[in-house]
Amino acid sequence: MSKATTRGNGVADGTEALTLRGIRRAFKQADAPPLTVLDGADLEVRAGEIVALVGPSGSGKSTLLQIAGLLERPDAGEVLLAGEPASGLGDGGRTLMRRKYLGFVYQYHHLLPEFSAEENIVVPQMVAGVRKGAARVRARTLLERMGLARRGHHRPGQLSGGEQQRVAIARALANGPRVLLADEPTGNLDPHTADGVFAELLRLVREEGLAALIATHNPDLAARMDRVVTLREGKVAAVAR
Ligand SMILES: Nc1ncnc2c1ncn2[C@@H]1O[C@H](COP(=O)(O)OP(=O)(O)OP(=O)(O)O)[C@@H](O)[C@H]1O
Repeated sequence: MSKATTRGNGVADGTEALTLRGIRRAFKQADAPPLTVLDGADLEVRAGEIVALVGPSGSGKSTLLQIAGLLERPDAGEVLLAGEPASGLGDGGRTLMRRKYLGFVYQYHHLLPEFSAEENIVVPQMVAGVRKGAARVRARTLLERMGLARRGHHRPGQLSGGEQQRVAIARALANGPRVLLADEPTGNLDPHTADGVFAELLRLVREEGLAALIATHNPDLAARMDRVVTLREGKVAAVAR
């Protein structure tokens, strides 16, 4: 029998990670019919798979990521994380599910300015119930893996844009998520820095064996992922390469 590939997080590649079924979302507009952004979007991303989400500005990429990340509720449809349905859960249940399964990286780092890089990675672990000592060890390991071993005591304001984003990536992975969601994770960086940070993001995601859904406008970055999907008329469509 062939042995399933498992990586850092111990989850076999191909295991169900993120499933979106029939997602619909419309926004009310003044003096106009509602704007339907998602109109039956289906997507499956499995452990070990990195998927690029592309599409023109306004096509609904951020909306889809917010819904996949349980930060917004769809009007209809279902989100499952590791096979567990989120529909039917209250806000508290959704928060716990988010903590258990998800990591987020945004275009802007959103690090806490008064805390050091290391503390920024420790805090979400402590919120999730990890003891401080263990959280520090994990933070230092992640910083080292991002090439920032010597910068842990620096505050975000003392770091470059690329370094800040590396810390944000380490923070997203701190609690060992199954799924990484990223919205233009290197969109704020100059092209050379973006290239390096993106390579490290991909390396870490692969080493950890996560499923990742990454929205980008950059075709070169999309081409470096395993699969590319686009939003077309509110539905997810495969992009041939
Ligand atoms: N809370 C909201 N209320 C009203 N309209 C919204 C809301 N959120 C998003 N929209 C609209 O939904 C559409 C999709 O927005 P979304 O941000 O998901 O697109 P996107 O593909 O991520 O765009 P971009 O690439 O420019 O970031 C846009 O027309 C936007 O104006």
